[in-house]
Amino acid sequence: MTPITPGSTTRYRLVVAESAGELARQTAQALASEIDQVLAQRDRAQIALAGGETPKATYRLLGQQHLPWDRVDVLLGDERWVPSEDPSSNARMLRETLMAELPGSKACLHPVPTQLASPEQGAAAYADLLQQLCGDFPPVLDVVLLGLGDDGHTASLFPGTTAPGVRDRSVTLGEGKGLPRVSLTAPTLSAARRVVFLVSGAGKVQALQRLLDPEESPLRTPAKLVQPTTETEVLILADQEAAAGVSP
Ligand SMILES: O=C(O)[C@H](O)[C@@H](O)[C@H](O)[C@H](O)COP(=O)(O)O
Repeated sequence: MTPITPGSTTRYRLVVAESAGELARQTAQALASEIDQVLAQRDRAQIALAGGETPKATYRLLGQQHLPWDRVDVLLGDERWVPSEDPSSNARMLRETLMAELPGSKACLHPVPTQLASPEQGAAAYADLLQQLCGDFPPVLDVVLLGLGDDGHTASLFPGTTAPGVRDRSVTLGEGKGLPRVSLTAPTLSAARRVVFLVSGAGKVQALQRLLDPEESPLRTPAKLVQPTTETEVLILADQEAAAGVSP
């Protein structure tokens, strides 16, 4: 594993919404616009979406956007290693939000195959899928939507675990919140053409401040490891609660 060095030159654009509801609307619009732009130039779009609680309202609104969803490959930024019907499954959450009804239900969801015998097999299978859809390492996704944990993790790159330091493959094992996980790695997240963070709630104030701090250590805040190689800025969509500690 490559040592993680503090500091980054990543440029962030922070957009603050007045409420959680407005944040969901703005995020759904931003994602729909990004997908639209990709599909104007290519046959298919590959996106990776965050799990957790925050994006649910966004995904319900995104699934109502009139896009050619059958041309959109939806992957997961990370997945808990649980059966697909488990309440903590991110794929289940996507089926119940983004894909709950037309037109979003036409999207091509590619869940992490948690029916396989082990997380190791699941990670290897997901890496093969990413190579098929997005090319050799690092695979290039069109859009990645990421959440931000109050401890500075994103996807399943949790501080104090080995996952953030994995740089030689596209998918890795992780552990967090008491569950084994499969996660896209920092190089894969960084290779995406467009990276969007979605951050909501007072509990994320410190994590967001640290994410925006160029001197913050990725060891303490692994979300800092998402550093787009395409020099594009990272868009951070937050509500006023989460952005309360950010100096104007
Ligand atoms: O599977 C997961 O848990 C997510 O992918 C994870 O990275 C999430 O985005 C953050 O933990 C924020 O979660 P909340 O939105 O629930 O605060």
